[in-house]
Parts: sequence; structure tokens; C-alpha cells
Amino acid sequence: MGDISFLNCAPLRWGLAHSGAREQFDMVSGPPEWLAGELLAGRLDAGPVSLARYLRHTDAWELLPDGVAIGSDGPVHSCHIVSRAPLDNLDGAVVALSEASRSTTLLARILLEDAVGVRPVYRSVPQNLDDMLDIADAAVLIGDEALRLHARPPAGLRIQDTGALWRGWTGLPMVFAVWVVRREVAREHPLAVRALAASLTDAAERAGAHPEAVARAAAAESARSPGGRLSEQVLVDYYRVLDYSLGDRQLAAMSEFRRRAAARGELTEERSLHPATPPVPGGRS
Ligand SMILES: C=C(O[C@@H]1C=C(C(=O)O)C=C[C@H]1O)C(=O)O
Repeated sequence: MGDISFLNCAPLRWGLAHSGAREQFDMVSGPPEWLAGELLAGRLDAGPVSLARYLRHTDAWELLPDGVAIGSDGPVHSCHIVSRAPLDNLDGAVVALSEASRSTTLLARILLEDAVGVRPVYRSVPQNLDDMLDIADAAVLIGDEALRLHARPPAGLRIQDTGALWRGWTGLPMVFAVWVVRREVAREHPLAVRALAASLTDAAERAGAHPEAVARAAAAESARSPGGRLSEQVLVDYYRVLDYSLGDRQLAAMSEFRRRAAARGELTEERSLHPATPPVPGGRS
């Protein structure tokens, strides 16, 4: 099973470790685009991928039964458009897009062009704010580096949270990533897939019931990264807004995101987005 090596998945790591389910899975951690490559190559059976990636590969992957996602109903704290000038000044400007992201970069392009009404020029580059702003007027970033910008906004920069912008524009939550399973694996091992989904849902619930302990563990994890330790309060606030559920509102949000992307000629796959019906335990599958 894959695991995103960002702090957005620290509560699930904590929950899986505390339920004892962690040992049942062979877990590999990495950035979301690397996990997507491993899934496509068949080296990984299940894991979290960027929503935009999933929408391009609905032929190869299905959503975990009952659904597990990374989303927010409003600000997400870690997926931003960072700029010196207001967004409506970005017409004709250069916007650097993080190569680590598929969903937020597409969402930012939709927001800039269709909600704000500007037409920037885009450049996909490795994620690093300083390097990005050397070559561009604005940058789209995700993950821990973006969370650090939210926690300590640098002087002179505007940190525009794409979850908040999307919510303000559409009234919907945003789903940034979803857990998928390869179709062959879902067909051949339906009960194992169901157990995996149940373990992840349980981990999210457990973590939600212990916000301070989770924030403490995540702060310790953040201290081991080059960006340095994030405060427990920043992490408590982060996990209060992050939502791992994939219910009707999130599915509606995914459809709306796909519809708006398709209107631009992107992500035109027609398959239903609903998670597969979980097989009945002990029943024929
Ligand atoms: C909330 C986040 O969710 C993510 C955003 C992704 C994207 O923009 O493509 C992909 C996976 C998740 O890591 C984040 O990374 O901060």
C-alpha cells in the first residue's frame, strides 16, 4: 500500500500504527506522483493519488470501497497560489506550477482563468518557492512546503488557499487526492481491499479522536525534515480542516471538478465516479 510522505497523511500513519493494522500492510511512502507511477507500473496495489491523476486513469484504477480521500470544505492550508500581486493582476504573467502536483495545479489554472478571469503563461518546474519566484510572478505549491507558508507567511507574498478559493466560487468541498486500487487487484482480492479500506477509515477516525497526540507525532515528524519543526498548534489546525471522507458532497465536488476540467478539454473520461459497492463478507464476489 502507498502512503504520501507528506504531513497530510501523518494522521493515517498514526491511526494505522495505533490500531495495529500497520503491520498487515507492506507500506511504501513517497510523493504522490511517484506513487502514481508505481501503481501504473503494477509495483503497488493500492494507494493515494492526486485526484487529477485518478480522473485520467479510471480505466486502470478504482476508488477504494467506501472511499478515502484528502480534501477540505474550505481552506486546506497546504495547496496554494503564492504571488506578490493580487490574482487579478496575473493576466499575461508567468505562473510556475509544481511538478509534484496534478490536482492543485489544474485547480489553480481553472480558478485563475475561469473564476478570476486572467490568462497567465504556465511553466511546470520542480517545487521550490524561491526558485519558482525567480522565474515567475506566482507559484502553485502543495504539501509541507505550502503548509509552512501558511504557518509563517513570508513578508510581501500573498498565500491564496486554493481550497478556500474553490469553496467560495462553487460552494463545494475540494478533493485533492483519493485512495485507489488497481482494477485487477480489486477483482482478485475483494475482501483484502475491503479490509484495507476499513483499516484506513478506522485510522482516520482514531486520529480524529486524538488531535493532540496526532499533532505531537506529526510535529516530531516535521522536525526531521529540512524545513524544521512545525508547531503542534499549526498541525492541530491543519488536521481540523483536512477531511479524509469521500461522501456524497465530495463525489459531487469531484464531478464538478471533472466537468470544469472537461470544459477546457482536459480529463474527459466518462466513467462513473462512485466507489464500487463493497462485497458482502463471506458472499460470492
Ligand atoms: C492537501 C494536499 O493534497 C495533495 C495534493 C495533490 C495535488 O495537488 O496533486 C496530490 C496529493 C496530495 O498530497 C497537499 O499535498 O497539500
